[in-house]
Amino acid sequence: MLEGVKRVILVLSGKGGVGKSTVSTQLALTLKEKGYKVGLLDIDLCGPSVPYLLNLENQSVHQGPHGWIPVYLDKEQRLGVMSIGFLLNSRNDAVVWRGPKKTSMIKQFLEDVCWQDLDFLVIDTPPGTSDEHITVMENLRQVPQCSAVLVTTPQQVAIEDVRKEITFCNKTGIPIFGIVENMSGYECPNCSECTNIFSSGGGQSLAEYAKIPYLGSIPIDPRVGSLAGEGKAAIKELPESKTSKVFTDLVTQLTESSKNGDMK
Ligand SMILES: Nc1ncnc2c1ncn2[C@@H]1O[C@H](COP(=O)(O)OP(=O)(O)OP(=O)(O)O)[C@@H](O)[C@H]1O
Ligand code: SF4
Repeated sequence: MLEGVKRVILVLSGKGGVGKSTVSTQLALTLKEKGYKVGLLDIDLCGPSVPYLLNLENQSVHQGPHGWIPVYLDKEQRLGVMSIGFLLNSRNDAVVWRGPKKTSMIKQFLEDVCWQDLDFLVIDTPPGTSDEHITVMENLRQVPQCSAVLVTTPQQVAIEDVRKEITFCNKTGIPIFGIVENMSGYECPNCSECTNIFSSGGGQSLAEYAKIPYLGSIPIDPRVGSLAGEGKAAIKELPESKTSKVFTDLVTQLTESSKNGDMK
């Protein structure tokens, strides 16, 4: 049930493996650390990695009188999580469903989870622009404040795929909040020197070309990789890191735009 949800952030990427789930979880954790009430919905049915990233793998969801109760990361219930991963027996189980079954599961995720009142619902989507995305977009029309954060990496092929995401958002009428470039250089954990392993700046050039806000560059940081699996926020564990700054800035921009009622 999305009635009590003030704002939805869809996290989209053209390609798999660019760090979309890492961005979704770190964004949700940062919002929680800043005092907001947050939901994180993982609708990547074929690769639900959110339970693993938040160290919630052994949890399961329960049916309450009004729908599914999310799994809460904290006692205060500031971050609730829902993922197909909670419904599978093990991380190695695969969801082998045809399109209609997938779309009906996503509809259920959007309609039957008791989120209660949330400041933000972050939705981690599958890569690309599939039927699942269309189902999400159709169901989100009822939420007045909804926008997309696009995640890319510096490689040309990832940038090309993000162009398709931009076209998709434009066609379905979802405002694009901005683009984040992940794996943008390597930040040495010892001296914080950043080395551009691939090219860099592709995300920023695309943002300028498409007239979309550029939200920042997250370097490859082995410490961020190791936070995965522990459910810890970079802003708390690595406050001096570039990653922490990107997420802090992103949350500031989101909250400012919520106040102004401007989703772009
Ligand atoms: N900035 C980063 N620094 C270090 N490791 C990272 C960073 N971003 C992501 N990773 C690691 O890269 C791997 C892939 O990230 P993630 O699962 O977030 O990608 P994804 O785009 O959601 O993938 P999929 O499309 O398969 O769901 C993970 O092991 C994650 O820990
Ligand atoms: S990046 Fe920094 S710590 Fe890493 S090897 Fe180079 S100088 Fe040393």
